[in-house]
Amino acid sequence: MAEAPPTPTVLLPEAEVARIVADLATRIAPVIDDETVAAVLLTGGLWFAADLTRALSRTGRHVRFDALWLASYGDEQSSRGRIDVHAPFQRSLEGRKVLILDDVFDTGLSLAEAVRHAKEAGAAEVVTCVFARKPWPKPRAPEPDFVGWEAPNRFLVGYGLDHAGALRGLPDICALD
Ligand SMILES: O=P(O)(O)OC[C@H]1O[C@H](OP(=O)(O)OP(=O)(O)O)[C@H](O)[C@@H]1O
Ligand code: HPA
Repeated sequence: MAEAPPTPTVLLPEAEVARIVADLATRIAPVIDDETVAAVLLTGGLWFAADLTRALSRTGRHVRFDALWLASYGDEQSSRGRIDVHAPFQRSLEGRKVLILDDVFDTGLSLAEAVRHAKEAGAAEVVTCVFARKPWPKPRAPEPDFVGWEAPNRFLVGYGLDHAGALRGLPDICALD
């Protein structure tokens, strides 16, 4: 018989997630403008990007929006070390400031690839923000400009983070190990 999947352990409850997103918005709003393109990395970044853009609106900052669909983990719990681009940016980034948004920074490969794509698309400046940063023994480049939460070195699910496509919709961030 197949083993039952482990029960998610709550690490960061929904209310804390909301408080961190509101705080990030107040820190980011002064360094961007309404011409900035917020670009979410699909799929996991969707939940955070939706909340952050609304939190930015509450501060009076109404960004443009785009998406870049990257995937490196497939259904595995460790990066394949190769990034597939499923869908490129939709709009021109030429000469614009781009705010890249993602749920988690782990090996750093996805963010580095996204920054590379934004620069190749002509972005004048790239600012990066992740909700969670996992610890890593070696330096990763580039480190995100804005980080909401320093996460423990555990496999995370919820708030966009998935286990083989499941559990993204959990409102809390949980550990599955
Ligand atoms: O820093 P890294 O080691 O690159 O890991 C971070 C990336 O991994 C996850 O994406 P994944 O490739 O699993 O696709 P997903 O967004 O569909 O979950 C997550 O959403 C980040 O984009
Ligand atoms: O901890 C994680 N959980 C889910 N997806 C991820 N992608 C990188 N790290 C993680």
